[in-house]
Amino acid sequence: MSVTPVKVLKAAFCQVAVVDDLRVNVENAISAIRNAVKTKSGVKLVVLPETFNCPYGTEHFRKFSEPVPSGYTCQKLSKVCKELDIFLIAGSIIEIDEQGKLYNTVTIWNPKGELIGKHRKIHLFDISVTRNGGCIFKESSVLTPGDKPTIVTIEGRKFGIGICHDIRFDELAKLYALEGCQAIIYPSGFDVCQGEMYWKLLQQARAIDNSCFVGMICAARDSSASYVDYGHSMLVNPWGDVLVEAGEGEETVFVDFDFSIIDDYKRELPILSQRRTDLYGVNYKKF
Ligand SMILES: NC(=O)CC(=O)C(=O)O
Repeated sequence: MSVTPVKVLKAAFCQVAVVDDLRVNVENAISAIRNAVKTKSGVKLVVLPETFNCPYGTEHFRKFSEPVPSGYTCQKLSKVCKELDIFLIAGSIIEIDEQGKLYNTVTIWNPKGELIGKHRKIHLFDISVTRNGGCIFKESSVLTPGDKPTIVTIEGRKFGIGICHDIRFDELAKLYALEGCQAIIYPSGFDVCQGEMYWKLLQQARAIDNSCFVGMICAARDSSASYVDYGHSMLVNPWGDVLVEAGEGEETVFVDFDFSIIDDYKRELPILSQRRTDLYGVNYKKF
């Protein structure tokens, strides 16, 4: 059954704090979701950060891993979506499959509490940066990468899903745009060092180049943690305007996706249809 696309979608980005206790993190996320829906009427989409139920660190991933969708966290998320009649892009959790392999996985839920999509992080965060205080991380030491892009339909609008480091790969964003996505959402756990340099810039670049909304939703900053999240959850429109930006601490920010701006942008700056596909293209396997 096709749904008439909504003109405006009201959303909440919950920049939750994460501690070393899965159940506390899940309860905290669920109360942030409940408060968001209570605080602002009409909220239909809620988004959570990367690894919202687990501290972001390879040493924690196996201990916090759960099967999808039968695990504790997924069951709780499904229930709250049904109770509140909302869509949820549920940041990520560490998924364990039948073979014991681990993935960094975003689950996406509809208001019936059904799982409508699952994105396993495609580009694992393996870096060794020395600038601006530096950051070394090697997700691939414990995680397996996902092998396909993920598009979900929310209120008749197509959303592309990525996770944090996935935003650095412009071909993935282009693929989503060419498949008709009007928003790309990246639940994230950006490190402070990277955040100061690239957080806003990357979102503006992906949004402007792909004529769509781009959002990154981060966990709250905890300067005493071994990995310090940047915060600053944000949504950018195709013009590169920052529509909303959280601070550093625990906070929920609200924003409207007004899809008419996509049509305006595409009419005034029709870059997607001006591509010289006789000269170049984005090659991708169908999914
Ligand atoms: N979690 C990540 O993938 C972090 C990241 O991309 C960063 O730059 O920080």
